[in-house]
Amino acid sequence: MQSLGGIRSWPATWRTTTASMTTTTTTTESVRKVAQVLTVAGSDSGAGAGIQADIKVCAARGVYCASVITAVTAQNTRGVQSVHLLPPHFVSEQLKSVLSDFEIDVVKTGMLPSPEIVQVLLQSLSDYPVRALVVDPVMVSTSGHVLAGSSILSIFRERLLPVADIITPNVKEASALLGGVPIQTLAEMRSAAKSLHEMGPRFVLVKGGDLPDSSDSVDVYFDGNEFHELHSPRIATRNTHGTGCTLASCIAAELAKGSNMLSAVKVAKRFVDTALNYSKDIVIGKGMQGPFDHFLGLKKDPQSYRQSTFNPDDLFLYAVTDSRMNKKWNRSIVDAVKAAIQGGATIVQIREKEAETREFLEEAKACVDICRSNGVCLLINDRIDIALACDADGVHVGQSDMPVDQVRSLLGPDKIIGVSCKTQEQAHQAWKDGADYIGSGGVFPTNTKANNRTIGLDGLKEVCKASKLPVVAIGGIGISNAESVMRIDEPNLKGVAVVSALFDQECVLSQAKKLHKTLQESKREH
Ligand SMILES: Nc1ncnc2c1ncn2[C@@H]1O[C@H](COP(=O)(O)OP(=O)(O)OP(=O)(O)O)[C@@H](O)[C@H]1O
Ligand SMILES: Cc1ncc(CO)c(N)n1
Ligand SMILES: [Mg+2]
Repeated sequence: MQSLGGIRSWPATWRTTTASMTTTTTTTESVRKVAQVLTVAGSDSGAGAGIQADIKVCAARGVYCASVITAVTAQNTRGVQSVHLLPPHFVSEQLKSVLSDFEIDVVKTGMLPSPEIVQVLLQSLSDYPVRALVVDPVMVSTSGHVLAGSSILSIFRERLLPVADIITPNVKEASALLGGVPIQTLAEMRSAAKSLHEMGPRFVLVKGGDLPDSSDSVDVYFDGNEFHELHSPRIATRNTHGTGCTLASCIAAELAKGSNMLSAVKVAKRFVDTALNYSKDIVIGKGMQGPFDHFLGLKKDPQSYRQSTFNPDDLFLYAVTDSRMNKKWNRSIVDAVKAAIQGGATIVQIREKEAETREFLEEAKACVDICRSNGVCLLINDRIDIALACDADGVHVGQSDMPVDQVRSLLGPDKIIGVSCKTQEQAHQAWKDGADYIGSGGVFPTNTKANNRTIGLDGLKEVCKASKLPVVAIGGIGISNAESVMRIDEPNLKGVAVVSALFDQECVLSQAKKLHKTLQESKREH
């Protein structure tokens, strides 16, 4: 039905994407329109499927999600214990509240448990047309509980499917919609997709998650002319509860951002696949059907999370590696870092100006392991990609590297960001942009960094006074002059960062110990 509009007529070019949310920009700079999905579905108290899954998926995909609840289920990983339908008039109230106010781009439906509820949905969609309608014809939960009985079949076939832009039945639902035809092979999925398309939806995706005896998880997409098979390796996991809701919501989210249908479906399939892989071994609930992690984060070993927020006192003895020095002394970066920590280094930065990316990443991973097992933070110099890939505790950037606010948006709120500052203005900017500490120098002349202006102890003092952030001094500092640095006696000067003083030495361990002792003595004196 064309009154519901279709993604065909979408003005795709006025949509732009930002890192946090997808927005549409208008001519006035101050207005940001956010891509919006409305899910009309049931609540799953276990939060793996239904409304809860839909909201999580949209959030994960950067799209706003409003929710109209059709039924409340008492459900967990063991199954559905009870279902409570909302009165149709109240579903209608919710639809009106949302659709009369929000500029919903796409409506996605899940559990529509009665013909009356389908009826009020159809009425609302004709009162408030949206750009696309994604119908996931939820009927039976994976555990076998009926979520929408055969009473909905005729209104689905006759009225809902014809106005849908895409429908996403699993094989059982496809079979029910087609009056019970058996669907057990890929050929039967294709023929089901074709028959369903004749009922009126513009696109059909028959999902093969439940197809018996297949090593791949294959979904069949049909646009009325052509078939596409979307293959992904079947993932061995109990955590498949809500895969269908997730797939349909992700399609809706991509459409809301302006994607065409095939691209939306491909992205959604990959999203489900990635999320399943990330969370294949998590344990939530005691039943057979666990939920997965829509934010793809739970896979991280919880031990690997830093226990506390950044502690400025960790800047006390800051060891910065240098590959050339380690080569000169014929030791690996990993051995150098181990020795520095044993000698008392309180934070480590890997600074690799020449290494090949792959080699750098391997070394960084090994260093992360060592630092983590010693409770010492590890930062990466410059390379945000390496920091992300090895899950370092943060990065240190210079004035000509990636801007701090951009780094923050890539690394997220809990990573440490340090930035090199020579001036009061730079120190102020670093604080405004969300850095955690600043490194200030070069305090003394140094060979480690070419063309680096020396700011002296006076320059360091000036930066410290202006800085709202903790400061670590850097540049030409060693055992002989560390005390003079700490003697400037600024409360936010937390320590010294050293390269040659530790690593251009025959024995890293003993140098680190000596320097640590010197710093402690100067601390006691002030
Ligand atoms: N074990 C698996 N490995 C990989 N992909 C899977 C797996 N199980 C399901 N999928 C994929 O997940 C998507 C959802 O399909 P599925 O057939 O599971 O839907 P569903 O039965 O409606 O799910 P639910 O009702 O549990 O929400 C499809 O793209 C399917 O291929
Ligand atoms: C509420 C609800 N909607 C959909 C499904 C299908 O996964 C479910 N199990 N529960
Ligand atoms: Mg389903």
